[in-house]
Amino acid sequence: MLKAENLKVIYDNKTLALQDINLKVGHGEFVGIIGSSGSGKSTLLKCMNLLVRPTGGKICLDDRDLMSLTSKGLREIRREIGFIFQDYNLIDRSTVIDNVLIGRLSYKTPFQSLFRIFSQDDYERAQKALSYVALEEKMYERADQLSGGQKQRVAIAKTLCQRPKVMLADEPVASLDQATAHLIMEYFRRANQKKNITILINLHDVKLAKTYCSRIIGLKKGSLVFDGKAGELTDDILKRIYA
Ligand SMILES: Nc1ncnc2c1ncn2[C@@H]1O[C@H](COP(=O)(O)OP(=O)(O)OP(=O)(O)O)[C@@H](O)[C@H]1O
Repeated sequence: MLKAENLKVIYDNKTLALQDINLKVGHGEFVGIIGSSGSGKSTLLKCMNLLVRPTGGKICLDDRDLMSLTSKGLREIRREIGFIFQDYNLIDRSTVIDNVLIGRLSYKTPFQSLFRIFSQDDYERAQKALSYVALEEKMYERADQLSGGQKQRVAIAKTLCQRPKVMLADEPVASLDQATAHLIMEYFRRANQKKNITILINLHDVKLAKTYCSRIIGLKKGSLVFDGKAGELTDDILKRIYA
């Protein structure tokens, strides 16, 4: 279980980005986070793997308090938590397979990481992850040769290579057209249903959130104003979230 307790984030001693966030996300849930621009969606997601260090409160994964971990402990727990960015976060000049292999780095010693030493098993896992997103034939192409949707599929394959328990996705379809956005959302759905990976995803498209997520969290000005089933998200509640 992923848990946030009394979470608070203040940037630069002046901008209150999150306050009083209490959240429990059970194993295998598919949770969408919605809210206006600046409501704190990215901050919340980034707190969940300490990309942003909360000003106050606690983040736990399966009862391990992330903020009390050593850097080695944090490195180990971060491989259980994949992160997908809106802008894909790939190395453009590297091949697709080399990008996917980056997902294996958290299993390597610092020496192996530095010199990018991968085993046969790593290559097999990377290849399997690429076939999962139907991109095996692009394996040796440079990442910058791919379309946006293909790049996001590579990012998903890279994350799957980590063998994560949780996937955090920050507006992963915001730069994509509708059809491609649905295709990418289907991959998240499959990862959730077939691999039982917990998904927390920021979406500005409420329709997408209602279609794919079973639970929705609504943020407004850094506070949690809705937490319920997708089917309970009425127009009145939406007005409250976005007013
Ligand atoms: N690195 C930062 N330094 C200072 N302030 C920040 C930083 N990141 C975010 N903020 C501020 O914190 C608040 C919440 O921002 P956040 O990016 O989490 O919201 P969001 O809901 O994800 O917005 P968007 O949908 O536009 O990405 C905003 O007021 C924002 O300006």
